[in-house]
Formats: sequence, structure tokens, C-alpha cells
Amino acid sequence: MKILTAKQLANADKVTLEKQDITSEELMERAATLVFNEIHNRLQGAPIPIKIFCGIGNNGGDGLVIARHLIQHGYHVTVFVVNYSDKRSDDFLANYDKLKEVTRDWPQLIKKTDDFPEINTGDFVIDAMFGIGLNRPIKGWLADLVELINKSQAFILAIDMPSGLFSDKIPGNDAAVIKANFTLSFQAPKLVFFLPETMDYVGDLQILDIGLDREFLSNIQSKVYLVGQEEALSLYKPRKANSHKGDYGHALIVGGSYGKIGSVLLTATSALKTGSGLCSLYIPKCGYHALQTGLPEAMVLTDEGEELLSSFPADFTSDVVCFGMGAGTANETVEALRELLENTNSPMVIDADGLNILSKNRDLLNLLPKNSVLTPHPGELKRLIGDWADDFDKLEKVRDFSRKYGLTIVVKGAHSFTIDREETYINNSGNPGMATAGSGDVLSGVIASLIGQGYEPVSAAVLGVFLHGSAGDIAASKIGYESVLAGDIAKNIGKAIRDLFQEPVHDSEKN
Ligand SMILES: NC(=O)C1=CN([C@@H]2O[C@H](COP(=O)(O)OP(=O)(O)OC[C@H]3O[C@@H](n4cnc5c(N)ncnc54)[C@H](OP(=O)(O)O)[C@@H]3O)[C@@H](O)[C@H]2O)[C@@H](O)CC1
Ligand SMILES: Nc1ncnc2c1ncn2[C@@H]1O[C@H](COP(=O)(O)OP(=O)(O)O)[C@@H](O)[C@H]1O
Ligand SMILES: [K+]
Repeated sequence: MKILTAKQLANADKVTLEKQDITSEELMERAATLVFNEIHNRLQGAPIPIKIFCGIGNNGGDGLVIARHLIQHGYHVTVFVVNYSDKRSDDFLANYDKLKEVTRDWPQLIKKTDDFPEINTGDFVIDAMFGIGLNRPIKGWLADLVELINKSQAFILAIDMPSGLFSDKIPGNDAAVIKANFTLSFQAPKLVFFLPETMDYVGDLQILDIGLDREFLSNIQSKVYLVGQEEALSLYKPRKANSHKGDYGHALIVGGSYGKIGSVLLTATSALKTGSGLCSLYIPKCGYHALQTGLPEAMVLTDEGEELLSSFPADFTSDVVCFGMGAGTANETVEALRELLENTNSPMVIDADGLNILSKNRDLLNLLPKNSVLTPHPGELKRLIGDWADDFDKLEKVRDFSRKYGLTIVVKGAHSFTIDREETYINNSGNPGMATAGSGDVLSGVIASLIGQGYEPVSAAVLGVFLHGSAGDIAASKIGYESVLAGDIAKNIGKAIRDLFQEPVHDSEKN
């Protein structure tokens, strides 16, 4: 699914009005009625107090339409007009009049702190103050109102966007932003819904298809995509009946050191679980017995170093090499990586200490085979590209780095971002149960396996990140977040692949 900017959405809006020959008021009615339907489906007529805070632009107009339908269906609704300006939009005004037709309870105006209502824990608050039209941070009494709503512990539903969030920049540390429990957003997800600095404001997320012009949307240029089941399935290559293990790639996993042999075991297990035909490990001697016992399906080659990697078998051939898990950053190991890079032309996967070695020995970056995949978590990323001012700046810096060295970078996190030159793919699977030791090692194995099987490295990264998250979701659904171990993620990769073909349970996006 494409992620669109506020400007692109406004254009789609304009084209839709022309092509469908409808007024903007009709489009607002359509969009807000979809919101009403979602609320009505969930509340089923429950007599809870609903407090709707409407701005005076079109986001506020949506709020008024929602209010009208809720009142007509017998809900207990109080409407507040947050009068931050007298420049009310036409569609706001039209719906203000229409509200008169269904209620004698006139909306309450809020113009200053004294006008604030009481908001109680059991209230259902609808935030329709600002949407994509916010153009400066929320300040003054408006900020106090946002704080009052946030502190109320009422359930907060944000319409289109939590008020205070911009679609294209970070609001800043002292800015007021609604912290929603749920966001119902129109037509396309916005980038800020997935960034570490802003995702917590969004709560659960659902995108409503409000029927903007299909042709315009499919032709619109966006280089940022949200990757869910549909996108992952489109990348998947089925296995052929008439095939043998030689068709599914030989993955070589290089890493491990004394006390950290488990990491390569996890990577190799996940490579095989993702479908590699063959998997070999190259490790220091101390791990030999553990690996041969722990994963009899893999072949194990040992370095001459007892506890550390110090070389690379130059005449060994494989379809992909994955380097770094548990490897440490000793000088001998730096030289082993140098030797490996000098002898490898096909794309590699570099993770963990492999990334730390690259950060400290930057000449090695130029030796990396083009289109290799790097999988840093935020700490490793910072060492690699330096610090960033905010998440938008981080994305720009990662794009520069990707372009400069011709690499695909997977920035791991709650939503992992795969960045390949100009393109950004945001993953939408996974859960906090995956914040556990070794889950990154499992991810490297998935991506390496897919590259070995012939996937383009960027596709391997995007599909691999999705499958990894989905395997984590399956594990968590069986045993709960806290109990998920990295090994459980590896165990469920097969099921994650099978689930690509299942009907989606619901159309809501995850956050
Ligand atoms: N796209 C679609 O397809 C559809 C979109 N729809 C809906 O329209 C929404 C966008 O509506 P919108 O453009 O009227 O903007 P909105 O968010 O209501 O706010 C604008 C007002 O805020 C003001 N203002 C800004 N910042 C401020 C601040 N910090 N503090 C104080 N004031 C501030 C600004 O005034 P000014 O800058 O001139 O002072 C202006 O008056 C969108 O999110 C969705 O809900 C649907 O109805 C149908 C389909
Ligand atoms: N809250 C979360 N939601 C979704 N995925 C997560 C979450 N926390 C961690 N993950 C995933 O788990 C993995 C953790 O990797 P990493 O930090 O390298 O762990 P390790 O170094 O222990 O192997 C990444 O793929 C990341 O995206
Ligand atoms: K809003």
C-alpha cells in the first residue's frame, strides 16, 4: 500500500471530485459516514457518553457529520466546537447547519480554558480538531485542551490523524499532540504513523477506503510503501514440484565466538526453516559440537581460531554469505571479514558485529558487494551513519548511505524500514514479544536464505522482514508476548509462509 503525503491526498481529493462529479461536501459525507459505521459496529448502541471535539476546518466537518449520524442512531453525543479561528470551512458550515436538523443541543463553543468541559474516564472522545491541514504546532489554550483530553483516560478515537501530528514532520518535543487509542484514517496511511517518534500517538490504526479515484491513486508516484500480507505475497516465489535441494540455494553463515555460538545456530536454523536447500556454518572451533548437535541438518566448517573467527575459507562457494552474528570485533575477525569481502562478489547479509566492524573500519564499506543487505538496529545504525536530528532526518541519512554504497538497509524496530536507494518499505507485521535476544539473528537467516534462493536482495529483505514479523505474531498468539524466544520465531517461519495465502482476518492495519 502506498503511503501518501498530505499534498498527494489533497490532489487525489480534487481529482475525485471532478471525475466522480461530486461536491466536497458529498465526499465528506461519504468519508465520515464510513467512520460512523465503524463506531456503530463497535458500540452497538451502547449508552456511553460520546464527546466530539470538532475543529473549524474539514476535519471538524467530519466530526459534525459523525455527530449527526450518531445522534440519529440514539447515541448520547455532546459536540464541542474548538473555535481556534473564525475562518470556518464551507463544508464545516454546511454540516453545522445540518446538525441543527437533528438536535436541539447546540454545539458548545470552546474559545479559552474556562470553556473546557469535564472529561471522564468512561467517556468516548472523538478527536476531530485537526487533520492533514495542521500547519504549525498546537500552542496556548489549544495545547491545554489536548493535555486535558490526553490525561482524561477516556477512550480517544482520532479522525484521519491524531490532532497535533503533521504528515511530513515531527511535531517537536514540547508540542501538544493527541494520544489516541485508535485512529481511523482516510484512504492512505501517513508516514508518521510508523515512525518511532510518532507511532505512539496513533494507537490501533485502520485505513478507510473512501473511494478516491482509483486511476489517480494507482498512477501517483510514491516511493514509500506499507508492506502487509498482500505486498509480501506478491513477492513470494512458490517452490516447484520438479526441483531438488540444489534449486534452493546454499547459504553460508559466518559468525560466532566463545559464549555466542547460539547466535549462528539461530541464523542457520532460520535459513533452513525459510527453505534453503543447503546451509553451512563457518565458526570458531569451540562451537563445533554444539552446532553439529543443535542443528544436524547444517554442515559445519571450523576456523583455525579456537574462540574467534580469524580467516575465511577462500575456495568455498555458496549462493549467499551472512556475516556477523556473535562474531565480536577482534582484530583477527576484522581481517577475516576483509578476506571474506575480497573473495565474495554476490550480495551478502551483514548483521550485528559485522556492522560494528564496518563502522570502525570504514574502508571495508567500499568492498561490500553491491546490493548487499545490512540489518542494523538503531544502535548499530547510529554507529554506521552517525546521529540524526529526528526520524525524518534519519530516513534521509539512511537513503544517502544506501545510495552512496549501493546497499539495502533494514532499519530494525517496531516497524522495520527497508531502504533501498530512493525506495522505502515499512513493515507492518511483528509485535513487542519480538524484543528478545536473538530475534535479529533469526531475521538475518531469513533474508540470507531468500537471497540464496534467488530473490533480488531488496525483495528478500522486504519479504524476509514481513515473514519474520508474521512468524513472531504466530508465536505470540500461541504463547503470549513475554514467552516468545527467538527460536520460536524461527519455528514459525513455515506457518508464516503458509499464512501468506490465508484470507486476511480484518482490513485494519497494525500499529
Ligand atoms: N483528503 C481527503 O480526501 C478528505 C479529507 N477530509 C478531511 O479534511 C481534513 C483536512 O481538512 P482541512 O484541510 O480543512 O484541514 P484541518 O486539518 O481541518 O485544519 C485546517 C484549519 O486549521 C488551521 N490551523 C492549522 N494549524 C493550526 C494550529 N496549529 N493552530 C490553530 N489553527 C491551525 C488552519 O487555519 P490557518 O492556518 O489558516 O490559520 C485551518 O483553518 C482531513 O484531515 C480529513 O479529516 C474528508 O472530509 C474528506 C476527504
Ligand atoms: N516492538 C516490536 N515490534 C515488532 N518487532 C520488533 C519489536 N521489537 C523488536 N522487534 C524485531 O525484533 C528484531 C530485533 O533485532 P535485534 O535488535 O537485532 O535483536 P538481537 O540483537 O537480540 O538479535 C528486529 O527484527 C525487530 O524489528
Ligand atoms: K483529528
